[in-house]
Amino acid sequence: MTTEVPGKLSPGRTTLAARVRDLIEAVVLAEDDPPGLLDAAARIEEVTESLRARRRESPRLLVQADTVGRLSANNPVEGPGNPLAPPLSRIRVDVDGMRAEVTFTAVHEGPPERVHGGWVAAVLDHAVGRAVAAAGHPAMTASLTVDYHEGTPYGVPLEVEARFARRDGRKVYAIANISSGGTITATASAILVLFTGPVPG
Ligand SMILES: CCCCC/C=C\C/C=C\C/C=C\C/C=C\CCCC(=O)SCCNC(=O)CCNC(=O)[C@H](O)C(C)(C)COP(=O)(O)OP(=O)(O)OC[C@H]1O[C@@H](n2cnc3c(N)ncnc32)[C@H](O)[C@@H]1OP(=O)(O)O
Repeated sequence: MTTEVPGKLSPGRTTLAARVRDLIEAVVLAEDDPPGLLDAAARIEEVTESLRARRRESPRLLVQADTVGRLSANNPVEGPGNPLAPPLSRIRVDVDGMRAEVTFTAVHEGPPERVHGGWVAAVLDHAVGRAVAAAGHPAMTASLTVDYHEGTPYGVPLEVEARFARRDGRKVYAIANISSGGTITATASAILVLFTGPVPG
């Protein structure tokens, strides 16, 4: 079952996700102290069980996206309710495209001191989805080509940009990039396929 939440998410949900995000980073960076780690694991398990006792059936928790349609607050890239999401912030979306900020952490490290390429691709994939929806062509990514030009650093705010390029029948073309301090570290071009029938939600 899908729960519709008009307007904003409850502060409890976003705060919980933020604290779990902090926790994940602390876990990744924790010193190797087996008794301490096992003690922490037991305490975390208790909290997990208390949340599980009140679990919902579906991860979808729909909120109004800023300009177009509805988006899951648990989206793994943007969703402020999902601790896995970096998440995106300062999102600006209109017919000309989408811009947002994202700050990765050590949790997202792939090559030493750089963000894992899969996470970079996930953000670019999400951004093109947002951009084409905002341009009035809600569609799903069929093909995403990513070029990694420089290492993408974590621990600093990055700028994400995407825009609708053109449409050819059901195919929607879009481009995106991610940059750090004005230097583009990765670019993407995508082909998305227009939804037929109602947009899933
Ligand atoms: C993801 C849900 C989004 C929900 C959106 C809801 C609300 C909107 C509002 C706001 C949303 C804002 C942001 C969006 C949020 C998140 C973004 C998430 C991004 C993703 O996470 S996204 C998931 C990964 N994505 C998939 O999970 C797709 C799996 N896939 C399929 O579900 C099918 O594959 C499908 C549907 C894509 C097509 O299937 P189909 O049967 O409908 O269409 P068909 O195959 O006939 O292709 C039609 C024309 O596209 C050409 N074509 C097809 N594939 C191509 C390719 N690879 N390269 C080049 N061209 C290709 C054909 O050649 C033909 O071209 P032509 O018309 O010229 O003959």
